[in-house]
Amino acid sequence: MSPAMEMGAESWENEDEDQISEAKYQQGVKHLCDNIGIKRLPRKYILPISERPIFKNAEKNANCTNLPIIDFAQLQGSNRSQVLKNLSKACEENGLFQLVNHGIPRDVLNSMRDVTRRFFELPYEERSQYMSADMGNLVRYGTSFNQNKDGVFTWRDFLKLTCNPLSDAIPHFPTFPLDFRTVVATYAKETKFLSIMLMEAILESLGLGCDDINNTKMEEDDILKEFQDGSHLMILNCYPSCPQPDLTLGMPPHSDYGFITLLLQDNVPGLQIEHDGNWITVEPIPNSFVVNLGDHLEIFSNGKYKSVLHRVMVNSLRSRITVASLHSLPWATTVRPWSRLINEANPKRYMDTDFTTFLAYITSCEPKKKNFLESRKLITRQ
Ligand SMILES: O=C(O)CCC(=O)C(=O)O
Ligand SMILES: [Fe+2]
Repeated sequence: MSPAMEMGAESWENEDEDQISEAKYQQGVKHLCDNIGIKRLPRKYILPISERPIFKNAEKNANCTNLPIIDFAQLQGSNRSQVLKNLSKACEENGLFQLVNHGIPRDVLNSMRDVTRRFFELPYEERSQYMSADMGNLVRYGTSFNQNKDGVFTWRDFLKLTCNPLSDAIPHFPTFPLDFRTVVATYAKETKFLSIMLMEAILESLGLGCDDINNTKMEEDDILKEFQDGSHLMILNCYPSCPQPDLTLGMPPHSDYGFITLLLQDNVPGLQIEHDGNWITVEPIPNSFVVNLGDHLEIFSNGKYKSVLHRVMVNSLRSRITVASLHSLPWATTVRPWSRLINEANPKRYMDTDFTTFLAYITSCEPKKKNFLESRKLITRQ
């Protein structure tokens, strides 16, 4: 069935945009675009002026700033020590790098992007069965950033999939498109493996300056073992083309909660990171990953590495698809600054935290900006 023929579509046709009921916004932007063909942005999505993207600056910054690129093949080769230094610099100064030559086959990446696109093109009834306000659901379709709390909505629909343990998770995944489960399972295994190799390198880069190299190495191995059973959340994002992209965002400024996020983009730019007070567009490099550092890594590194504040712009011409894979320690494990990185000169800067604390926070407070992380800080940096 074509989206235009879905139940209730006819009743929308002559409706004034501002008469669209709250319940219809809760159905997501894909449904809104498919059914109404809106020419101007409904008020529900219009951000206050101070929160809107400023296109002029974004373009200027995109052209003059080079973001770090890490070559994974070199990291695994004889050049490892030099690449570890570059990795450490990227983690300290940018909280993000683009990862090339990572070894995940192109057809795995293409299939994942393709199945994501086909999922969002399914009829609304098919997608909407996964809609839920319950943040704890293993599979959850939603819209905006936090649709239970956002006054102004952002221009995004998403499907969140809990991927750990994968064999338990797969039977809960959507059954359509027919190849969805097999494609996502292959992609999840590949990104999980890559995330562990990256965490190994990140731990090594953090342990570089520590005394007592043998014990540090043993601790690194123990932490890596925990990562094998760690949490893995996959977020499939869909940003339809938007009639007035300068008035809204796909995602508001936020940092990710885990250790690292591997982001697969298509060839449409949209992601921006905050750097020295400017918003910088992360230009897609074909078949690469954007690796974002999350709040857990900032806490674990006792503030040496920074989680990155990022947001998503939308555009009027093309829709955009991305897949974010968030990796962290197991849900039940407490995240705390690594004892190796605490000493008299550099005291513990963050409270211990766990997933329950995070869930309680996002249920009761605004999770935008880096304010969850701020709430865990013990000392304000000079
Ligand atoms: O779609 C993007 O470019 C970023 C997505 C993102 O930040 C997220 O899912 O947390
Ligand atoms: Fe994010």
